[in-house]
Parts: sequence; C-alpha cells; structure tokens
Amino acid sequence: METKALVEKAIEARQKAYVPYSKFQVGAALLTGDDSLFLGCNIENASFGMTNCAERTAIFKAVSEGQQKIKAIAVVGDTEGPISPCGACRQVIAEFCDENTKIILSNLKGDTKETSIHELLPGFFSSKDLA
Ligand SMILES: O=c1ccn([C@H]2C[C@H](O)[C@@H](CO)O2)c(=O)[nH]1
Ligand SMILES: [Zn+2]
Repeated sequence: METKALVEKAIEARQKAYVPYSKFQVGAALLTGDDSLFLGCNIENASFGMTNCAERTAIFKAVSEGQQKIKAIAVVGDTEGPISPCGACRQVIAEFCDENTKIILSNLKGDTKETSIHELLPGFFSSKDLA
C-alpha cells in the first residue's frame, strides 16, 4: 500500500476518535509484516491519564492479533504541520519497528513527513539494553 493510501486510512480511522475532553481527533493506520492493515484512534477517559493515543491503539490491535512487526505507520491529526507523536507512543513504536519501518506523519492539509524511529526517538530503550 502506498503512503497516500495509508494516510487516507488514518484519516478514516480518525473519525472514530473518542475525544469528549480535548476534541482533538487523531487517526493511525499501520501495515504489518504480512501486509495486514490495522487502524486506531485516540480514546480518552474522564480520568485523563488513562487516554490511549491513536498510534498505540493501532499497535495494540495488531500485536493482540499476532502481528508484531510494523512495516509502516501513518498518523494524522488536524495540526499546523505534520503531527508529532508523544513520547509514550514513540517508545511503543520503537518496540515493534526496525530501521526500515516507515513512519508517516501528516495533517489534514496533506503536509506529510516521512521519518524513522531513530529520528523520532534517538537512543530509545530496547530489549538490547536488558542484557
Ligand atoms: O500523536 C498523537 C498526539 C496526540 N494524541 C491524542 C491524545 C489526546 O487524546 C489528544 C490530545 O493530546 O490527542 C494522539 O492520539 N496521538
Ligand atoms: Zn501518544
């Protein structure tokens, strides 16, 4: 699937966001090692800290269905420039991606940045550190 199509899927996923508190909808779409597609949206809670971001929703759906490798992930929000994932999501993305994983950050105007986990979270903690 092409970058543009994955971004479109993230925009679709964004429609499902549960955001009564921030009103800030985010969508994510990811492709796994076997080319399956998983979508996610942000899900908020009256206990604000329990909020789950769109990226983590999509990743947890994939992993819980047995798909542990992220080939590509697109994230979209109504931001000025391409959306910038939070630190928690960067660490969770790091767990399931490799140096070839495409991380596509976009907004509703179509501004898009393609990046890598090493750019997003240099020096991230990983299983290699658990020697
Ligand atoms: O990359 C991001 C950034 C923010 N949010 C969510 C968390 C919260 O619901 C709302 C405002 O921070 O946006 C995401 O889902 N992904
Ligand atoms: Zn996040």
